[in-house]
Amino acid sequence: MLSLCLPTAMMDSNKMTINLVLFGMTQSGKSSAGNILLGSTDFHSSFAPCSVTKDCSLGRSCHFHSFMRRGGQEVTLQVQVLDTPGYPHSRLSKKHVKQEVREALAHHFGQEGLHLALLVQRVDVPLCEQEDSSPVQMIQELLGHAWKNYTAILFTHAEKIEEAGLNEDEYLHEASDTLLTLLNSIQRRYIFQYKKGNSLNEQRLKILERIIEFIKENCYQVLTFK
Ligand SMILES: Nc1nc2c(ncn2[C@@H]2O[C@H](COP(=O)(O)OP(=O)(O)OP(=O)(O)O)[C@@H](O)[C@H]2O)c(=O)[nH]1
Repeated sequence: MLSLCLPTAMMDSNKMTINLVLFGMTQSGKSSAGNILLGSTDFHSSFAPCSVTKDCSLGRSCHFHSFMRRGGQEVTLQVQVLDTPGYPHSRLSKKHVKQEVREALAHHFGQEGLHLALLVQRVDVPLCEQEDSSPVQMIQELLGHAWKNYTAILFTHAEKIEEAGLNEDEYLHEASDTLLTLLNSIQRRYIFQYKKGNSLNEQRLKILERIIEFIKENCYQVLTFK
C-alpha cells in the first residue's frame, strides 16, 4: 500500500537524505545517471545491445556539506539512488521487473519514503507510445495515483540536441504529443543531462539543484511503500 507523508525521521535540522529511483527503457542511461548523482561508480554502466541491469541496487552518496540552507541553517545532503532493470527488458518479463522493483521500493524506501522518481529518457529515442510496454505505465503501476507529483524526466544524451543545432526549448517545441502530454501532466519537471562539456561534478550539482527544487515544491513530502 502506498501513502504520503512528511519525512521527519529523514530530515533533522542540519542533515537531509533524499531518496530517488531511476526508471527507463533499457540502455537509456539509468546507471550512468545514478553514478553522476552519487558521484561514484557504484552502478555498473556499459554500452550493450541488450539490457545490462538485471537487479535493483541502492547506492548512497557521500555527505555534501553545506549543500543548501534551510531555516537559516546549513544543510548537509546525502543522496540515495535506487537503480532498476530497464523496461522493456531484453530478457525479463514485465511481471518480473515490476515485482523486483516493487520489492526494492518497499525494502529501501518503505519507511523513509521516496522523494522523486526519475524517468530516464534519451533525447534521441522517442518516448514509448505503447502503453503496456511503456516505462511510464510501470511508474504509474508502482507509484500509484500520486505518481504525477513524484515523477520528473531526466533527458540523457542531451549533447545530441546541440549536435542537431537546436537548444533545449526548440527540442521541447518539436517534441511528440505523447511527450508533451507527459511533461504537462508532471508539471514540466525535467532536467537535461549532458555527457560532454561540464565536469561531472558541475553536472551533479546542476542536476541535484533541480531535483531539490522539485522536492521543495512538493514540500518535502514522500511516498511510502508498506
Ligand atoms: N553520449 C552519452 N552517452 C551516455 C549518456 N548516458 C549514458 N550513456 C552511455 O550509454 C550506455 C548505457 O548507459 P547505462 O547507464 O548503462 O544505461 P542503463 O539504462 O543503465 O542500461 P541497462 O541497464 O541496459 O538498462 C553507456 O555506454 C553510457 O556511457 C549520455 O548522456 N550521453
